[in-house]
Amino acid sequence: MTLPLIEAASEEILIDVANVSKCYHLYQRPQDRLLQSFLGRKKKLHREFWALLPLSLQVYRGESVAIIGRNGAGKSTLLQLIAGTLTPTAGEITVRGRVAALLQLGSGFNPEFTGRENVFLNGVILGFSRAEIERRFDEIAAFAEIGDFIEQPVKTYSSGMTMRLAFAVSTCLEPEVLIIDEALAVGDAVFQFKCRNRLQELITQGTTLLFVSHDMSAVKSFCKRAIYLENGQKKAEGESEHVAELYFMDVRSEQNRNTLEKNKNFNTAVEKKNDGGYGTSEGEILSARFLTTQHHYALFNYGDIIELEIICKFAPHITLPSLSAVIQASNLVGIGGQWFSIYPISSDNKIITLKIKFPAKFNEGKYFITLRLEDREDKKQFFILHKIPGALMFDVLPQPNSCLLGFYDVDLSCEQ
Ligand SMILES: Nc1ncnc2c1ncn2[C@@H]1O[C@H](COP(=O)(O)OP(=O)(O)OP(=O)(O)O)[C@@H](O)[C@H]1O
Repeated sequence: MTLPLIEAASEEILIDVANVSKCYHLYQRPQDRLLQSFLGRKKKLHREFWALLPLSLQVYRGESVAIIGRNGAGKSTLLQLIAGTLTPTAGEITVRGRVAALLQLGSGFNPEFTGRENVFLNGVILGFSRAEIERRFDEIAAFAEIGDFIEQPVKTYSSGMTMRLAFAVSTCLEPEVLIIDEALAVGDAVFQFKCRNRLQELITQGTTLLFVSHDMSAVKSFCKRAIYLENGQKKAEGESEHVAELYFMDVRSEQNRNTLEKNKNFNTAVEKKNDGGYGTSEGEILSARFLTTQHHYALFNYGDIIELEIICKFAPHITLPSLSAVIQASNLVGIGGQWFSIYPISSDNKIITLKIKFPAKFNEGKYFITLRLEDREDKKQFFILHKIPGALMFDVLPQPNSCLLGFYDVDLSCEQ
């Protein structure tokens, strides 16, 4: 599924993956691997497992791209191929620029060397001169916060310490391309906060980021684009927000398939819907319109009351349905929104009409309202049944003598 793509930050491709696949050979007994090298093609002692089917991907300079997917989808394999620690079975990979890869724990470190020696080793691999690494060494050691352990061999480090040093080396040396595999979940809250801050700084400075994580909030905050892998293939690609939601919906469908026998009449797979949105067959926004125009577009003056009517339906097994409405400015930045509980439905596929109203306290301009029908577990956790990005659109007319700045009137006052 291809979702709306965002404009690339630059035209220069730094990572070019062209029709790359990866096949692992699985041996029944460890000794068969060695035996196979003697037997050559005479006899096959292994079974083939395709972790990655032909896949193409381009990452432009300055872009931050997330790779998401269930366990075993092929994410780490893809990152390792790009980082050059694995070789592809077929296809070609080109990576331009200084690359730092934060892959499996401490994989870039020599355990016999001290932290200090490993910093220099990694720096040299990244293409830095000794003098340059020397200049940045204090910053790296301070970021890692491992104290005197920096002079001890890495094999004496705890996994948290190894990760701290690995993160410090990869990010303080300011690579052009940073590849991170599930590394933000390590360390205490203070260190995690520091890592996130550092990552944000690098993204702002224009570092190209390729990021694997199961943490969708990190994916959405760091990456504009996401690629969703399933069984070694691209399942979806597009804006992180949308791709992450698709992923959540799939996780949920799986849970349903496993646990809810009563669901058997409903297709819980995520599909594109006719209205440009997507969702499962367990719920649908049937119509959404402004009451003033009976249409999905309307014009307002500042201060008018905007009233919406939304008609939706749910499958009977959805016990805690909710509807959320998010107002976005013309650049699609969310200004605000809210979710509303929908009260229990008894009969099958009952149709519900909801009315939402709010004052048009907006500056002049165009606004969108994105609607989402959800199955809500609690305040934070919900599964999307149907989402229509930009379901409604309205304009707020210019007001003479308006002093508003930004999008929304936050009702500032000033005394003299
Ligand atoms: N060295 C290997 N030999 C054989 N099979 C492997 C090897 N490395 C990975 N695999 C298999 O390839 C598939 C993809 O693995 P990979 O680690 O790339 O998935 P992933 O999406 O990163 O998963 P996770 O989220 O659990 O880290 C899995 O089925 C895994 O068992």
